Amino acid sequence: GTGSAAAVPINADFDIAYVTPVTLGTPPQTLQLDFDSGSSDLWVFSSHLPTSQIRGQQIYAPNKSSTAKLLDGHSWSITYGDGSGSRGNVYTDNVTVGGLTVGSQAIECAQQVSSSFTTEDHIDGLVGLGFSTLNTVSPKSQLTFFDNAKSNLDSPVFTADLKYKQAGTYDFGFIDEAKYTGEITYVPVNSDPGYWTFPSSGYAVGSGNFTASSISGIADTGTSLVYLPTAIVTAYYRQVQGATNSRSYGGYVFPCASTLPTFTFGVGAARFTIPAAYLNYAPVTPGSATCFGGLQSSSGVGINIWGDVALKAAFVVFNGGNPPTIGWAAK
Ligand SMILES: O=C(NC1CCCCC1)N[C@H]1[C@H](O)[C@@H](N2CCCCC2)[C@@H]2OC[C@H]1O2
Repeated sequence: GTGSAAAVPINADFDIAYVTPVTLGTPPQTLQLDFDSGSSDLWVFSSHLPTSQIRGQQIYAPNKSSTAKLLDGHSWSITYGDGSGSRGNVYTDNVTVGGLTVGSQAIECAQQVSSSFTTEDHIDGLVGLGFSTLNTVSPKSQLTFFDNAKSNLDSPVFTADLKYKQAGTYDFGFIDEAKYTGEITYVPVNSDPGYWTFPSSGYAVGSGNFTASSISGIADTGTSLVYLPTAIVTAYYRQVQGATNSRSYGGYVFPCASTLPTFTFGVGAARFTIPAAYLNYAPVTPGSATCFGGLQSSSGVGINIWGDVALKAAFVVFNGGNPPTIGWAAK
């Protein structure tokens, strides 16, 4: 089988995150979920949440689904790199994404969510697409939607075609040749950390020379920005008039009117260029003349992250075969 579903930016002004419609249970309950290759829990706003923590989000009510089953004695609790988090209990039910159905998928029902989820009313929960070793359900950890679907997929892959300020697509089980140009460059994935960890071959700032340098990082659809080693990031902002690393704003900012260089990264022999517009991420506060960069330092993060700002400059194949690999193509 295969599936194909839209990845829609949650904000009209800048690409904070993307959501995809997912139907749960019988009769179907449709929620807008954030597909996150950087985590491995499928969790939803639910009827078990205090109403004070719900601000317009859709909820999943297992007691309204004839196919829902409590996973007795199981719970989950997750904290993300930005400090957001959630926790709750667990049901299994049917989950469908873009025509692809998994029966008996673990659906982690939130009983508590952090404030950044409550205030982000366009996200009704997450679908983790990382490796199932990261799943937080206890005492028995659960499989991701992708791992559960894999044996029924025509090919054990999913692809991300994210776009700048417009809807893109997540495909499951097939590679759509119409979504990319040229060849797909595949590199090995180290799944031991539980992320889609892969080697990048180097970088260039604007029209400057390409610096060959092996950079290990993760492909993370659930992170908005790109986080790379300080040496690379300072080389980039040296080319931006008025750029400064702001402690108050927590990263590199610059005058919104600045001309930004592009940023090129390598995957094997292939080169991908992130347009300057993607790197002028957003005003630090609505209407401000100071803007926050789409490229930030990973020194405070602990790992290098190729988030949406990089992913939307390419067509990416997450190959869950044995061994796993990741493929990057131009589009
Ligand atoms: O924490 C990270 N990434 C870290 C960013 C800092 C550097 C380390 C990685 N990703 C999360 C993202 O921020 C969340 N957020 C919720 C509010 C609306 C926007 C999305 C959403 O939940 C999990 C995942 O996606």
